[in-house]
Amino acid sequence: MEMFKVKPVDKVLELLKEHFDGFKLSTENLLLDAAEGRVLASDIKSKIDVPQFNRSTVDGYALKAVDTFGCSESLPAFLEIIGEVNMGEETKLFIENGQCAYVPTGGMLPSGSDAVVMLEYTEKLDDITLNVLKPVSPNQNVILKGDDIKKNDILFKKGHLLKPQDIGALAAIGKSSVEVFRKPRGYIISTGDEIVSPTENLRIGQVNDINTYTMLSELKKAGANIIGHSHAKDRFEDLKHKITKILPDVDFVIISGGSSVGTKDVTVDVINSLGKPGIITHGLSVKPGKPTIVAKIGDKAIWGMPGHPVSALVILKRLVLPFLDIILKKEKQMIYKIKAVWGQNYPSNHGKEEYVMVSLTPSEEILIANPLLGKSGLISLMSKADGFVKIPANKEGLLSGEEVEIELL
Ligand SMILES: Nc1nc2c(c(=O)[nH]1)N[C@H]1C(S)=C(S)[C@@H](COP(=O)(O)OP(=O)(O)OC[C@H]3O[C@@H](n4cnc5c(N)ncnc54)[C@H](O)[C@@H]3O)O[C@H]1N2
Ligand code: MOO
Repeated sequence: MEMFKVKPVDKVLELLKEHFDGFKLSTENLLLDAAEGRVLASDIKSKIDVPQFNRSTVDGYALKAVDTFGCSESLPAFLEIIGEVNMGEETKLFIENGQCAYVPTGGMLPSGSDAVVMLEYTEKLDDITLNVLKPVSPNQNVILKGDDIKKNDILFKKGHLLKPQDIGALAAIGKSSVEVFRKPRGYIISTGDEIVSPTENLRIGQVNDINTYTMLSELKKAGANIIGHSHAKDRFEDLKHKITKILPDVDFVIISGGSSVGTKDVTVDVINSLGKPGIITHGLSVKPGKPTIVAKIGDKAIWGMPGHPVSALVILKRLVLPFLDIILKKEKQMIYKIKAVWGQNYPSNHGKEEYVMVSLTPSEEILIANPLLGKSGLISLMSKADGFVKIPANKEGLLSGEEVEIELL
């Protein structure tokens, strides 16, 4: 009996794009010290050149490169020292042929000079005479005005995820605050009569709630604001009440468990009762994660995640995180992958895409990836894993020695 109309993960990613491309997140202005990890809601154009003046990259003497051509230790170039550049100040010095001026690292180059010779390749004969022992070429040891960032250039586009170095670049152009999308707001509901909070005493037959905590951590790391979480019994009214109460305050709700077709699995019925457009897919041709539900109610997303802890986290990474990228209008989705050599034969011939947890072992110059074998209900499997490998639906497994790409966890 086929209980789900399963769809491939890539197809569901396309459907997510279709349904949520037009999603509108409001924006907020943040000071630079709070903007790391946030996504820009507008293009950033530089109003200045960086640097705003030609600068030296070394401690040395600014000069005309042509005056050093052909010089050597045995035949130094003699130059007149006409002064010194002070850090943080504009210099009015002008270098003519045969002249030079001392300039510290980062100091402004005097007009007329086009290169800097490093101090160690010079010999100061007296206060006004310098021997240059090694030639320099034009622009050597110099950063020109606008070399780093040009005035009127778009530094970052809308949808850019701000990394620590980007915060530095914003500081460099004198931007003290930026407009970013507010964090997508989510809420997690763990279902299951057997599920209890780790703060409670566990009785036989009960299990501690794992999924709330793994998903909460992963979603926070991905830039979501999880405004809360709760537990619902395997009862239609309880789950429906919890969702309808929270829905107006969030952009997405994640329900863990009850996604399958057992007599107590009420998630589908509850989602179907919430409104339109309703369920986008119930069922993925993937292992693990087959019973996953993806739905849209109004403009909000409702996720029915499989209860097994490994399945829930894998699907969160494969589908929910890309959904966040879509509503945040991210320029690009970064997936951190590394190449490794597969360690042992592993069959996968069920015609579904499969994600296999792996442990990585460094060996000489390569990484060896070995599958971690176990059922998708085992959270320790995931804790031991360094990443996972995707085996496409049309591939009958992986052979020892094959090169594989590992998505890091
Ligand atoms: N007849 C079928 N049965 C099942 C199928 C199927 O295709 N046909 N699919 C199996 C697959 S695959 C999965 S995955 C599970 C998913 O089931 P549900 O999403 O309905 O999840 P539950 O039944 O509520 O729970 C499954 C399992 O996971 C434990 N669980 C649930 N929530 C949590 C939590 N928050 N923390 C820790 N553990 C949790 C729960 O106790 C169950 O052991 O369905 C298969 N069945
Ligand atoms: O999602 Mo299930 O884990 O394929 O057992």
